[in-house]
Amino acid sequence: TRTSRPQRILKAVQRKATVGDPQSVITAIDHFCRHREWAMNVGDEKGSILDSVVSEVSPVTVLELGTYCGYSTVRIARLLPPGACVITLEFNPDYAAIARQVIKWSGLEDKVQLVEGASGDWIPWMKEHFGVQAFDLVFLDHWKERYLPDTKLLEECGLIQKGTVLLADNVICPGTPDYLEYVRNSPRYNSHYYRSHLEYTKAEDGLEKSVFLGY
Ligand SMILES: O=C(NC/C=C/[C@H]1O[C@@H](n2cnc3c(NCCO)ncnc32)[C@H](O)[C@@H]1O)c1cc(-c2ccc(F)cc2)cc(O)c1O
Ligand SMILES: [Mg+2]
Repeated sequence: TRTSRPQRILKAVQRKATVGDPQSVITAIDHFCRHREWAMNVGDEKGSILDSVVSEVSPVTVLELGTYCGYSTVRIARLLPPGACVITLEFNPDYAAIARQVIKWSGLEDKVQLVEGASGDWIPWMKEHFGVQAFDLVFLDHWKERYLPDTKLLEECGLIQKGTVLLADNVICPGTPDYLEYVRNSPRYNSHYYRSHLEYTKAEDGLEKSVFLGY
């Protein structure tokens, strides 16, 4: 049978990127998705905004919801100092297998903990299983209707504390209206919209950064 889109993305990385060079992995995926086949990576334009937020927060522990092929995982991990790590959740085993290889090719496996499973099942175990106290940064890029319930679950589990930064992809396209309404109207979050474009297109999209202010 035909290869899957993630398999074709991995092939592009193996053909064009240099082992141990995260930037070449990012460039290879962006080139493939812009010129060969669109895919739902955060992309280069929104990726630069993601980079600036990661650099500004300089997080020790990051949670990513929705690994897909590992493109944003590599973007985040390449900016983390020694000792810092990103825990990324992916419930599709085929995507997880591809992402592991992309992350390995970039040479960043020591900074990444890829967990195969659903966010709703794993978030309640984060403290016990990974010894996480609270996340410094959460990147939301999984099913759009899960952004709000998973944010509330993170709050209930005490994994969001004063200063935790939530960064959400696709708040315009495909859109996450209930999540946006929540973080923009809650007195406990300070929210800012970074206007950009849907990856590899001219359509509007953007990232919403929400800082938790504490209880
Ligand atoms: O739909 C989009 N992203 C979804 C990502 C899903 C990935 O995350 C994984 N995943 C999902 N839910 C969970 C979960 N928990 C929830 C379930 O229990 N726990 C763990 N992993 C989860 C999936 O297995 C995938 O790997 C999107 C669309 C467009 C788009 C825009 C315009 C268009 F025309 C078309 C498409 C642009 C984007 O940037 C987008 O991110
Ligand atoms: Mg996205």
